Amino acid sequence: MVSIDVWNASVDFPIFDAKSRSLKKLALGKVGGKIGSEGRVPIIEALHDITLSLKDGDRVGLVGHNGAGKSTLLRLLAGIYEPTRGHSRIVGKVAPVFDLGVGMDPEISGYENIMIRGLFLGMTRKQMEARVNDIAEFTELGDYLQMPLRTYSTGMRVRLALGVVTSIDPEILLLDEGIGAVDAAFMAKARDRLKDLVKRSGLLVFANHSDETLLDFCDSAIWMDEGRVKMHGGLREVLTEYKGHDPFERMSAEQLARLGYTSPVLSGNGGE
Ligand SMILES: Nc1ncnc2c1ncn2[C@@H]1O[C@H](COP(=O)(O)OP(=O)(O)OP(=O)(O)O)[C@@H](O)[C@H]1O
Repeated sequence: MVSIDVWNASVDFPIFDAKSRSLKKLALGKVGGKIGSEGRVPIIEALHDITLSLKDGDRVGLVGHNGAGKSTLLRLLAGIYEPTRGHSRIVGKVAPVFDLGVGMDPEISGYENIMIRGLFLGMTRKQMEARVNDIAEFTELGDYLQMPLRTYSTGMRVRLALGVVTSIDPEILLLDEGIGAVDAAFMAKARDRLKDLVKRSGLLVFANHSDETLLDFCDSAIWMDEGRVKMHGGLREVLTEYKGHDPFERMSAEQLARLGYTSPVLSGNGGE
């Protein structure tokens, strides 16, 4: 059974090359973690005293303003960052999908990159060999798959990366919002594969700013604010508090139907 537990965890970044004058200006800003400067080296407290328990089947959306700590939390949950204080325990194999370009080599072909990126995300060579044709078809890149990646446009690279990412079988899937950055037509096609991917995943945490995407993939949410967990609960409740309005309010009947919400749910619980 997969799980992630975090107890009173904080993550600090000491900044060795900060300029003290510009820091004074930053201290007045609204965005980002708290900057402490008691010692000689300023420290950004990106996460403060986080306690969380996530288990198999959880589908958690991560929301919060710029600099609130979402990406840092995802890296803590992935085991990429160790807590500066406190503890964390991750049970299960993590597929961190933070930057679609990571693990791609511009000098090798699309086909070779499919293999490399798959291995990077925890798949075996055999598993990837069994999936490569399906991925190739999904990307619609045809003969380009034999060309070096450096000849691809940005959108073509994203197609390739999305093809691989949506083909894996993750125990713990951690997604950062960059994954949504593809053209609308392709995203519509990728969305179905993403949904299947999420179904296959043991545990999902997805940082995203779009209500519709969050409602599509998640059923609970964590609201990060200045490096702290401000709220952790049902997705609709958290989004309503965070945004100041019910996310369903502004959706058309069509959107709601596509998301699988029917009118009884709406009228039954705060939809009036
Ligand atoms: N490598 C780093 N070195 C120093 N400070 C960092 C580093 N990574 C993040 N921070 C700081 O930690 C805080 C939280 O950043 P984080 O990237 O986690 O926020 P976020 O919620 O993902 O923001 P966004 O929505 O803008 O991507 C910010 O104040 C940021 O300046």
